[in-house]
Amino acid sequence: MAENKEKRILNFVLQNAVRGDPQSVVDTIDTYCSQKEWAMNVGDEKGLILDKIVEETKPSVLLELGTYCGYSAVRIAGLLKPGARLLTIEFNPDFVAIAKQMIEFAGVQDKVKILEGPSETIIPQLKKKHEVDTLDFVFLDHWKDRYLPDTVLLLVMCGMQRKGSVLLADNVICPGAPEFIKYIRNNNHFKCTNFPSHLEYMKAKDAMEKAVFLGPGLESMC
Ligand SMILES: CCNc1ncnc2c1ncn2[C@@H]1O[C@H](/C=C/CNC(=O)c2cc(-c3ccc(F)cc3)cc(O)c2O)[C@@H](O)[C@H]1O
Ligand SMILES: [Mg+2]
Repeated sequence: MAENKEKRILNFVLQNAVRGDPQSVVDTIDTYCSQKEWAMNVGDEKGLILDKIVEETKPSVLLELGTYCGYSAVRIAGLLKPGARLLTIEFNPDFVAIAKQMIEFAGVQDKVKILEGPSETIIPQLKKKHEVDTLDFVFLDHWKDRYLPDTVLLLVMCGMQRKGSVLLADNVICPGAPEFIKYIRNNNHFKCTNFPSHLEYMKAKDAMEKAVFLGPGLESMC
């Protein structure tokens, strides 16, 4: 397979991180991407916000959109209670192969399942094919113009969210997800909180948005 940045990141981890230690894998990727080659991992600063929100939510069933190299999948998996599981969707087969090796090296393969394919195809399959009832936590970090359609798909089409489900979106400033932000902040079934931070490995401003689903509301009771 062609030598590319993602392969170089994986090889750096395989050669420098501690096998079976998720924190070591995360720290090693951060070292490589801050010193050698920038990559679109959520990174160490926004990663701490992610950690805090995962820990306070105590989720059992989690979904991530946009696995990429597996950085946030490893980071999240390292925080999960026994029996909790993370499903992560990725449609680029080269990135699936990289992330699979990253997740296995970190020793979290029993907590993380990579679902290969486009989110718009996989999400409707979650209930029947992947035995998901509702999702406790969703991390949005794929193409930014897909945050809104996939949130609507998860919520409206597939009823994947329950009262208290948490949506966490990366990059709501840089590159930005304006349609998603406009929708979610004006939807009174969500309580939104913005977490200002910085773009991974850079000084540019960025932020994450947390949206807690408040429940379907009376109209759906009829
Ligand atoms: C088609 C939608 N469905 C999808 N289904 C499954 N996987 C998908 C999907 N979209 C994208 N993906 C995958 O998610 C990943 C895409 C992530 C997109 N992220 C960004 O563009 C991004 C970009 C930046 C950024 C910020 C500033 C810059 F100057 C340059 C880049 C920073 C970030 O933190 C980012 O997350 C890839 O692995 C891609 O293959
Ligand atoms: Mg991102």
